[in-house]
Amino acid sequence: MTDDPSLTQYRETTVDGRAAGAAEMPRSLLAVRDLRVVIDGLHILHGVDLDVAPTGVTALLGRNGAGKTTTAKAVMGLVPRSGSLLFDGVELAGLPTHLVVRQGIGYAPEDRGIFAGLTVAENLRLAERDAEPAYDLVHELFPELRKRARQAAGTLSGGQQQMVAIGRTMLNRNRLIIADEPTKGLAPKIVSEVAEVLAQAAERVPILLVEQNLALVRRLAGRCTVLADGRTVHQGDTAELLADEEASRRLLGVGSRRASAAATQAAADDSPRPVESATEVTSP
Ligand SMILES: Nc1ncnc2c1ncn2[C@@H]1O[C@H](COP(=O)(O)OP(=O)(O)OP(=O)(O)O)[C@@H](O)[C@H]1O
Repeated sequence: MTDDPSLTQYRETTVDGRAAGAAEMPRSLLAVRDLRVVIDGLHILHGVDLDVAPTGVTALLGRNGAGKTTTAKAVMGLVPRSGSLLFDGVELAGLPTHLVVRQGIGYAPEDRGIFAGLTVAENLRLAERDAEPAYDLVHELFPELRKRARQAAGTLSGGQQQMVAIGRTMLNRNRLIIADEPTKGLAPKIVSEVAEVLAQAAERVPILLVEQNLALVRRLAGRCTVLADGRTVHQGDTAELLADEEASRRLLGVGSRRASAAATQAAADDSPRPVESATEVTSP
């Protein structure tokens, strides 16, 4: 424990309120409190708390339908929201999307948001916001994008499209990048490539990573927040959570590899099967 006022002391808690250990981390870059989203009368989020660390990768985890994408969209102002979203001291809750973007938050959405009929270069050009877009950086991180500048983005592989999506966020001097399931639907080898790119990007800009691939999360994310049914059920150290078989199973629907193997065996034995859980992929 420290008396340094720049450090926030907080206690990690689980859904049942049980203390999961004391922890401290530098003041959050983004501190979300009691985030609520109602769409067409449906309560999608009802109490999301989220702290994004000022460096490295913070993971946003949870089973399918837990509310991860909605949380990302709510930060960006893409869905109506209430609660507090304090970004480096600035309240985002009342801001429309273009002003959130102007605060320096880059968003790589789940569907990648690529203009398939436009070239790679045109896709990047559309994302330019700064007077001097950082093409050198983007091309250093993704040499492939320079090579394929004139190629229609719709003809790129999934991994290459993901590079365009993340590249666009690196083009401007953003202070936070939100990447929503960047490895979704990608082959394991490509997942490794995207993971490498995310690791490099995170050395320059903090990343909030929505991700189901727990091997990747384990590798990249120091801290994580877990959602279930539209609320936060856990915040803490990623390695600690993933090492805790019981907590991983309860919060994410998976345990260690041993537990996953047991679950597979149980399924083969016609036992009730956990549905829509996060994936435990061995690569990268
Ligand atoms: N526009 C909407 N209208 C109605 N229901 C919605 C809308 N957007 C999301 N939902 C519902 O809200 C819940 C949370 O969805 P969300 O996409 O945020 O979850 P998620 O954790 O990102 O899931 P996944 O991992 O499958 O992407 C789901 O039950 C979803 O069907």
